[in-house]
Amino acid sequence: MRKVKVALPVNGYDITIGKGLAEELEKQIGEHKFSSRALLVTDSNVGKLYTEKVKESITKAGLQADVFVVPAGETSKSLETAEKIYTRAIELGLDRKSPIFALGGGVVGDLTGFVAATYMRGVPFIQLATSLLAQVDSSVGGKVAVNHRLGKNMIGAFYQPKFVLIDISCLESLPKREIYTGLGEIIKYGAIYDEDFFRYLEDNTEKIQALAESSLEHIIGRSCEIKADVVTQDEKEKGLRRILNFGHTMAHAIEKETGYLRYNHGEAVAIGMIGAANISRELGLLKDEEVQRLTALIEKLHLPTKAEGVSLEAMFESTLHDKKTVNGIVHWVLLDRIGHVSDITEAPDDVVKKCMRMVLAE
Ligand SMILES: NC(=O)c1ccc[n+]([C@@H]2O[C@H](COP(=O)([O-])OP(=O)(O)OC[C@H]3O[C@@H](n4cnc5c(N)ncnc54)[C@H](O)[C@@H]3O)[C@@H](O)[C@H]2O)c1
Ligand SMILES: O=C(O)C(=O)C[C@@H](O)[C@H](O)[C@H](O)COP(=O)(O)O
Ligand SMILES: [Zn+2]
Repeated sequence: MRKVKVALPVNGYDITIGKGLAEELEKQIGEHKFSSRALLVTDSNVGKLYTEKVKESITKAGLQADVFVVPAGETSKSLETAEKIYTRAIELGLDRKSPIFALGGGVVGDLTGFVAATYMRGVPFIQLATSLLAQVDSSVGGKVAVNHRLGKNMIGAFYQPKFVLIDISCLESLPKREIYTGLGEIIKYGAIYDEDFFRYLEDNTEKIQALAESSLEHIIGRSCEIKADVVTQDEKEKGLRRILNFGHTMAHAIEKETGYLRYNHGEAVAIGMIGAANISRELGLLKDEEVQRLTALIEKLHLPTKAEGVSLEAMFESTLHDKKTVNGIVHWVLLDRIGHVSDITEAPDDVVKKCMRMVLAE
């Protein structure tokens, strides 16, 4: 078992990474003074596989948990679904110390965290991350949100969990496409923060795809360390944390323009990273061979490099509503080498459009 600390001055917490964490869940619940009524939110895929086991640990810890199941998929990350969960919470009489557990991927985590942050102005929240993407990114750092039809994660908060459990044995049931989706965000960490990690990914693509335990532990652990390091320095994205948004300006546009259905988040991020790397090269910040290196790794890990079903105009317009855009100036996260983000964040419209064209399928 490995622990990574998110050492925030207030509301810090541990991420526990291991296999079969039932006893750990019971133990960590016992370390908090929660009310005895709890809610467990999960989705229609994960619920069938893991609810009973998790409920057993919660019960052993002396709590009674009701289960709320949302339909699997990004469309559940909505105010409508949140409203249904609030209703259930009120009906069950959940109080200010009632914990809400998120058992699932990033959709369940973001949605449940948003409900926990707002129900009675905040109740304890626990992340039990089951997808690779959730285990390396969404369960850590406290960004919680729902989507709006006009934009991704538009309604949300910063709200840290009490603890995060990452049971890597859950990945055995995760569809292959979702493994690659998680790898999109993992590549991001190497690209923005750690060239050695990027090289590890390049050198171990086969082991990673075969879900070899040692490489899984390494890539999940290192990703959590990098995210924890960034978030600890800048919890509410005043500056540094924006680097975690590398590739996301175009990614969110792709997700929104395709109705949150065609591309998984990590797939859209892969395309967006290539777009941002091309802007970096056009501005003379990044060598062409570095752009090729990033693109090659993305391709090797079966992620898309071009978006279908998105027009240049729509993509360009969408980026103006990005959360990092201020006074109409888009804040681009650009690279000056693999493993390092540039201080330059502005790019002329013609360069942006040229690079958008490169990642849009005809
Ligand atoms: N809060 C953050 O910091 C942050 C970071 C990155 C992404 N996100 C958000 O996370 C979401 C994407 O997360 P995701 O990729 O986990 O998607 P997801 O939650 O939809 O999970 C992907 C699919 O895998 C299934 N699944 C999950 N775990 C499983 C398991 N162990 N076995 C079998 N099936 C399993 C789910 O039911 C779903 O069908 C997006 O909404 C994205 O915006 C948030
Ligand atoms: O934690 C962060 O900060 C991130 O930006 C991580 C991203 O991978 C994640 O997709 C996040 O939800 C994006 O946030 P947003 O505020 O740009 O919607
Ligand atoms: Zn992301």
